Amino acid sequence: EHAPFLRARVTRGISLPRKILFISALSLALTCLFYWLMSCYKTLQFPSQESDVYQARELSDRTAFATLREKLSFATSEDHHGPESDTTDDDLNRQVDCTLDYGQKKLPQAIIIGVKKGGTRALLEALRIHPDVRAVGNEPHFFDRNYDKGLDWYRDLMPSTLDSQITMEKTPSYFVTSSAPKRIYSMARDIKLIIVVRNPVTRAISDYTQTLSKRPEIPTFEVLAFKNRTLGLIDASWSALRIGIYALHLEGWLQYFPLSQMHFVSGERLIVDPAGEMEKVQDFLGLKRIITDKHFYFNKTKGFPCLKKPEDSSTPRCLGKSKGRTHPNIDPDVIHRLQKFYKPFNMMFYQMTGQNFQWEQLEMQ
Ligand SMILES: Nc1ncnc2c1ncn2[C@@H]1O[C@H](COP(=O)(O)OS(=O)(=O)O)[C@@H](OP(=O)(O)O)[C@H]1O
Repeated sequence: EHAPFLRARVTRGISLPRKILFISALSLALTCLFYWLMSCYKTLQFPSQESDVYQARELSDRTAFATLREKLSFATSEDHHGPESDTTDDDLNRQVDCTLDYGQKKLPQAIIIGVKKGGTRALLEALRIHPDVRAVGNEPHFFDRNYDKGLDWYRDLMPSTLDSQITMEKTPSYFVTSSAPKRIYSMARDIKLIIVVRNPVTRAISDYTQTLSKRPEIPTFEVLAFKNRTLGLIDASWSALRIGIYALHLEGWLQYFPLSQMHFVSGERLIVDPAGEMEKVQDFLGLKRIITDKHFYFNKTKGFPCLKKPEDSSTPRCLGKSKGRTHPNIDPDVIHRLQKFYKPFNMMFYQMTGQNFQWEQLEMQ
């Protein structure tokens, strides 16, 4: 009589662990299936997602690095490019702005072609304040040293610009490169050319000071300036002196470009009245007059005008140590002889440009 009860107990006794076993096995299988599906999902989805993330990160890093590299290379460009290049250490302090990369890379519509040690860096840095100007930080040296690299290489160096913005670069050695006018003309015959000129004697001393800072063993300025000092024979083949024969170099440019496409900035006035010179440059470039005296202040320690600090930065912007170096004392007799040497070339230059830069009347700047 106990049999049905026992059967039931036995059946229940057997079926209960079976059910537990079944449920455990099922949940195990479901867990495995879940993990398998997850792993498939990861294999299928994550590599592309991760690589997207990686690419995006790499892209923004690249932009930041490119900008930094640009700043760095232009802070060390003197070492790479020899005496033609310049340094603006303070640009390293400028904020790296990766949000400005809108638009397209274009060939420049305006170039600061010279002159070396004229004040070209000060001009370019001031122009970069303008929202409608974007310029490459370092000197591309395309039309003198890198022409064989081609226009695509050159364009690729340029920052992206919107249609309303002007793309610019500065390489002061173009002005004295005889092949540069033709090359620039064949790229863009309507290009605007800016030349910052400075008293050729002061310019020569500035040029010499730069070389001396890198090679302190070179002979004195007085020695290098003459072929024969007793005979008063000036060595016009010395590049520091040759660059200052502006009329000679300008002749080559006038073979290709009308004067109306050129604008001459006085290097002297750029120091004493930066806003006044910038007004003329903005007019020449067809820009709204946005850069004004509000953007400059005279830094007594530096002895030069500097740019006031931008709203988003705590650092005012003076040019680096390589700008505004103390010049060595040069024998006044040598300076006088060089002034005499340059006088006819300067007169010719004033005539050609229709501007009197007054290098004869001014004391040595
Ligand atoms: N605001 C400001 N700050 C510093 N320096 C200034 C400024 N404006 C013009 N200058 C003068 O610029 C001279 C250097 O000229 P460049 O920039 O054309 O030199 S370079 O050819 O690019 O190396 C540099 O020449 P040196 O004084 O001989 O160093 C300066 O006299």
